[in-house]
Amino acid sequence: MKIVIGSDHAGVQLKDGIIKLVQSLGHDVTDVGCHSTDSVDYSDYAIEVCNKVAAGTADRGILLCGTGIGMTIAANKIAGIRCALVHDLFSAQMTRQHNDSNVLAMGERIVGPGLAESIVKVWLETEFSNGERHVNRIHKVMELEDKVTPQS
Ligand SMILES: O=C(CO)[C@H](O)[C@H](O)[C@H](O)COP(=O)(O)O
Repeated sequence: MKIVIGSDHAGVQLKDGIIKLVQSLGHDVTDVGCHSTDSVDYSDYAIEVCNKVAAGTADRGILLCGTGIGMTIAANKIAGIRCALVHDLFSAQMTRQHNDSNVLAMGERIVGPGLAESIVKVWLETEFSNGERHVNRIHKVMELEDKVTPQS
């Protein structure tokens, strides 16, 4: 698969190990930055990663920041993106099987490199279950992208 990865300054130290792992699993990796611990805005990297996934120039995206929360909030505002914030192996498996997540977010201030890399491996290797109930639920969620006004 084509994997695009991005981080802010608070996630950058996890990034190199994850890139090496993803490449060792046979995937093609595009790193959109950042490349130092100088302070940057997570939103810029979430947008760049998710635009590539939404456009189909990448199959999946990985986002890293301090908690993964800012990246997740930004990512899920982009049409076509289902970003999952994951810090355990069970969620990594479930979000692929049930949610067909196409972007994974993690926080470097929450997980160490060993767990983060195990999460990435499970997330990359778990297929969507394609179960009818999950497909229906995902369609309902994705239809929200066409509704511009919150319903009361
Ligand atoms: O957006 C976040 C939290 O929701 C990310 O964890 C950021 O990486 C974090 O806020 C960065 O914090 P900093 O004080 O600017 O290093």
